[in-house]
Amino acid sequence: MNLIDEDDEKPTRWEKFVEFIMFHFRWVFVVPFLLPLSFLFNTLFEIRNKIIHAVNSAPNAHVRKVGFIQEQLKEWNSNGRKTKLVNARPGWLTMSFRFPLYKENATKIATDKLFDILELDVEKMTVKAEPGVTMGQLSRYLIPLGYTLPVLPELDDLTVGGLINGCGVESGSFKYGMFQHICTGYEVLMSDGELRNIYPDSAAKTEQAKQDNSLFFAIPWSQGTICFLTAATMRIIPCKKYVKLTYKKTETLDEMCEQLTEDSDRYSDKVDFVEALLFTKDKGCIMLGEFSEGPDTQDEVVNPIGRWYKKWFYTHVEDLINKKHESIEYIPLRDYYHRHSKSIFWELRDIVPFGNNVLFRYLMAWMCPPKIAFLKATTPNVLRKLYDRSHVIQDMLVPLDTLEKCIELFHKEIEIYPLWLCPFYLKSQPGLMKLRNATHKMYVDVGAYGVTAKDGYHHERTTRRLESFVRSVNGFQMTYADIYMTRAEYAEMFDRTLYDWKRSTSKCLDAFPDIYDKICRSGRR
Ligand SMILES: Cc1cc2nc3c(=O)[nH]c(=O)nc-3n(C[C@H](O)[C@H](O)[C@H](O)COP(=O)(O)OP(=O)(O)OC[C@H]3O[C@@H](n4cnc5c(N)ncnc54)[C@H](O)[C@@H]3O)c2cc1C
Ligand SMILES: NC(=O)C1=CN([C@@H]2O[C@H](COP(=O)(O)OP(=O)(O)OC[C@H]3O[C@@H](n4cnc5c(N)ncnc54)[C@H](OP(=O)(O)O)[C@@H]3O)[C@@H](O)[C@H]2O)C=CC1
Ligand SMILES: CC(C)=CCC[C@@H](C)[C@H]1CC[C@H]2C3=C(CC[C@]12C)[C@@]1(C)CC[C@H](O)C[C@@H]1CC3
Repeated sequence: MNLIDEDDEKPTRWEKFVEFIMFHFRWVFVVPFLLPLSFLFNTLFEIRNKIIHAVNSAPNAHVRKVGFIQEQLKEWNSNGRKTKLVNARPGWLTMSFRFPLYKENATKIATDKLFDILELDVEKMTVKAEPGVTMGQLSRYLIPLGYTLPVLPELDDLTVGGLINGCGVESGSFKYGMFQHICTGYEVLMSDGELRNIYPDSAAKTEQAKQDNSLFFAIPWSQGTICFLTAATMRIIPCKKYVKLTYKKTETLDEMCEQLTEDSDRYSDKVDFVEALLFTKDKGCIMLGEFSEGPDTQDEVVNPIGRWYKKWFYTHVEDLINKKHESIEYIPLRDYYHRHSKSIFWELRDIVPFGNNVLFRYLMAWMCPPKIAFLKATTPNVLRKLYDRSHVIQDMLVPLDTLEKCIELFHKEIEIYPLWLCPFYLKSQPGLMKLRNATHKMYVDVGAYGVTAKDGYHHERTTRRLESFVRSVNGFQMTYADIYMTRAEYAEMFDRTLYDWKRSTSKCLDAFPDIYDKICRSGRR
């Protein structure tokens, strides 16, 4: 494999100076330009969605849009299937730091025009949506009606298609698993233009139903290399207006690991959400949430953390645990789900350093956050180099019983805090994420986002050491992040059996890139 070693080139003094200016004064561009633009874009898109819901035009338009994609595929077939197929969604819109190189000479299929909610079925308790529908759209639509997705990943702009063909976790995952596990059916287009509605059916009798069953399990994590998703049906659950959130301070790493393991009890009917933040190797906070109708007495605290003038959530958590060992707050449900959106986890502190200042919050933060896509599209090259050298965006999914070792290693290699800890339940199913030695297991997502000042950090070598650890404990690396594994190492981490079988029997090999070529570092810029 061609491992990229761009970081070995040392920047000159001048380059360092320019980087310094760009990094510390990026806000000069972001605040007056990107913030209003993001606000305007979000407002117009919200109005557009309201109109579409009001006139209920999405289902008809869906048929038309899918028909158009079918035409595209038929044309590609009649031209001799000469190029590889990819989704037309431009790289700057996607939720990862990188731009796809593999799209450059490929045929782009217009799945990016599919961004509407199609149907809510309260009898079957499902919602059907096009793949471009975002988590922000779904929470805005479902919560006022008294429903939610059991797993609703927190960043507003994450899409249904990306979370299925990639993956998704959230604080409901300790109970319900990953985003793919709340899906009950997919509408897909195969490379020959055939439209199929597939769902899991372990008692399938006909050959077609058996094929559809195995296809259903092959799609999650496949990065759009088997078929195009044109709609997905997801489970919904009833919800309440608030989340009663209990913040529990932990003072040692041992305590965090033990307590988080104990609290991640998916059978508890008192807990609906579990997540934790580590602020130093020892000091952390576990947050346990429960759906609630609101406080019973006036003494209890209601905290609408999503309002523009409120502190960034992770700083609020740190302040709370510095004052009290345990506290309880009632948070409006939608504010809770998108609690990390306003500060883009903790990435905004580098981009708008005064973004959490009380004056800024009251005066300007109603336009926050800047859209991640706009930030991505306008990252200057100088900054990209700096990010390459010292910025980490990684999510490693490891068995919960290996969390302590994993944190020790993250501390030794990158020492970035806060660290995001999100437990999730993993049931062994066929597919890329098949468990090799258990029928089910509690895992945890360890997320590191930010600049590392660690001596000896090297983007590629350090990441490879983290990857090697993750493989050794039967863990998985999220594929939106920079991946330096070789093809063989990737196949050790992910079970390709079903994936390869489906690709070879569903006319995929000449139609789509191999998954490794989409996720490896050399496939992305
Ligand atoms: C040359 C070759 C030929 C293959 N031929 C076939 C084939 O004819 N049929 C086939 O299915 N696979 C076939 N495979 C794929 C391979 O065997 C898969 O990995 C297999 O589909 C899944 O088996 P498993 O051990 O991962 O899962 P298992 O747990 O053993 O599952 C077996 C079957 O049950 C289904 N299943 C498992 N868990 C669930 C669940 N929770 N809900 C609903 N259904 C579930 C799976 O889709 C699968 O069809 C072939 C692979 C190769 C390389
Ligand atoms: N909480 C969480 O779980 C978070 C998850 N993420 C990650 O972000 C990514 C999602 O970001 P998002 O911008 O929404 O998605 P992306 O556009 O990045 O898509 C992710 C992958 O899914 C494929 N894909 C997307 N839509 C379709 C479709 N309709 N049919 C077939 N394949 C499709 C894409 O293929 P192609 O390459 O052809 O475009 C791409 O390989 C996921 O990988 C997720 O793991 C990021 C932040 C938080
Ligand atoms: C919760 C999980 C599983 C993952 C969260 C990942 C996010 C924190 C990152 C996904 C895409 C990242 C980008 C940036 C910050 C971190 C993410 C949102 C930037 C905004 C950083 C600044 C750059 O100029 C642009 C980046 C775009 C992608």
